[in-house]
Amino acid sequence: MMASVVGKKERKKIVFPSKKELSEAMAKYTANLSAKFCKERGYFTLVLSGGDLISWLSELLKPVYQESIEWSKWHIFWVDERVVPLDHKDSNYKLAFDGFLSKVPIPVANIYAIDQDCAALGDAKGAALLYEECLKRLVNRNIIRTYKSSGFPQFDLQLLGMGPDGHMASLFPGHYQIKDKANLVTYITDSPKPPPKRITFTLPVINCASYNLMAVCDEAQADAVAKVFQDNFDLPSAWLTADVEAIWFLDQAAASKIPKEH
Ligand SMILES: O=C1O[C@H](COP(=O)(O)O)[C@@H](O)[C@H](O)[C@H]1O
Repeated sequence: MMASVVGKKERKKIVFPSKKELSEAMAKYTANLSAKFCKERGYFTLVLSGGDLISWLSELLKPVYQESIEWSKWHIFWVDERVVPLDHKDSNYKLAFDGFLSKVPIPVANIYAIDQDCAALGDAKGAALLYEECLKRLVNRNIIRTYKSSGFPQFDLQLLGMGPDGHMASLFPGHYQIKDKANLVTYITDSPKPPPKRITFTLPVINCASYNLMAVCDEAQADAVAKVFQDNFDLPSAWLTADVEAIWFLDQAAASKIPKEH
């Protein structure tokens, strides 16, 4: 495993021969943390993103995990969501539900999608406000922990992806949302990647998580990955840290342009 540094924090990386090994390792990583947090506090708070990541999560559907994971203790959130109806093809909720969540026994009440009315109306501001309120309620119920003295929500694990432009969640290069340090959840109405209306966790919330796993595959992302590992902070993904561990899982194609010394 190799590591570089963001501020005072390490940015670790593991390069896998292919997507298959990457998804196996991601399943193992997630299952191990689930066991740790379920034992320590009786809950596992897992934050998902959209994109390719969801198909790699299907490893967790294998019998070994189906039988051993304490699914009833899982609580599922989204690091970002497109403000479209929940049954729309662009919805991150729908992607995760169809590909993963509908196939494991996580209680429906533990799956926190964005507000359905705001989603149907395309009300990004309202959706962000209500999602933030939802997080605060779960902090009050001690389902989500808080980060040290800041009071920011602290998730156990976030599984993230990066676009070829270096965006993570719905924090895009050159857009002001990356600088938002006041809110837990913010919104964008002119996303450069369609659909335009989205909500997203802000960077402080993303970086408060105990563990952040960024999974990136394919050559299309290789330039952005190389920029991140050369500390090009114009790319939102270069800012990713975590309380305990921020780790990048890359396939060989995505890692192919990282200079040797990184
Ligand atoms: O639009 C989005 O894109 C990113 C990256 O997706 P990928 O398919 O390039 O991995 C994703 O992480 C985010 O959740 C999603 O809304």
